[in-house]
Amino acid sequence: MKLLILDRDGVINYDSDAYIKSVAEWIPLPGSIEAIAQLSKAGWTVAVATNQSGIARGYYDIATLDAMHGRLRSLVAEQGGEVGLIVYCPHGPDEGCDCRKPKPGMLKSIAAHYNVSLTNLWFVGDSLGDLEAAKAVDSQPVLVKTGKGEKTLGKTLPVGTLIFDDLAAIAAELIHN
Ligand SMILES: O=P(O)(O)OC[C@@H](O)[C@H]1O[C@@H](OP(=O)(O)O)[C@@H](O)[C@@H](O)[C@@H]1O
Ligand SMILES: [Mg+2]
Ligand SMILES: [Zn+2]
Repeated sequence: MKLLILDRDGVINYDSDAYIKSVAEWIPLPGSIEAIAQLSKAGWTVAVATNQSGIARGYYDIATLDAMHGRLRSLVAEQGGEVGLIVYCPHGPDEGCDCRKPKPGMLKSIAAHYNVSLTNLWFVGDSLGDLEAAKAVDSQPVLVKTGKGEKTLGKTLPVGTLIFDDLAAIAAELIHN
């Protein structure tokens, strides 16, 4: 099974230091919807693993988060593709949950859902925590330069991290190689 896991904010949509608090603030990055649709139509299952501490912080509620993901699904469907399982961590940084990246809990949940190995599975993110979560379960950390990616580039990355400009470049790589 061809499974790709994506971080959300900064990979699929623009991120903000003020959090993405509404559907109106949830704006796809250029080419990201098309990339997901193209991957889907090429036989890839595209899942999402996203930290959403804004829930714990009271910035938005689960219904609003679900509406953002409904928007993502409908935009991809308009391009003939589909989005797989979306898993989010609603907890705050101090709650000690097992799902908040850099912990790999969400990656484990997605792999278990699809009954696939995490080894060498590509996980695409813009933050160091995304890459560390991948490394923790022997998945392939993949950094995009969108969102916080340029800033993350200045940090010490996990050995073997792959680097791409954006999700469209990743889709081109996976579909044509
Ligand atoms: O990139 P993903 O995982 O999809 O989502 C990140 C968001 O949950 C937010 O995560 C926050 O980090 P803290 O959760 O406050 O440490 C900040 O980085 C926000 O700018 C960002 O919008
Ligand atoms: Mg992100
Ligand atoms: Zn959590």
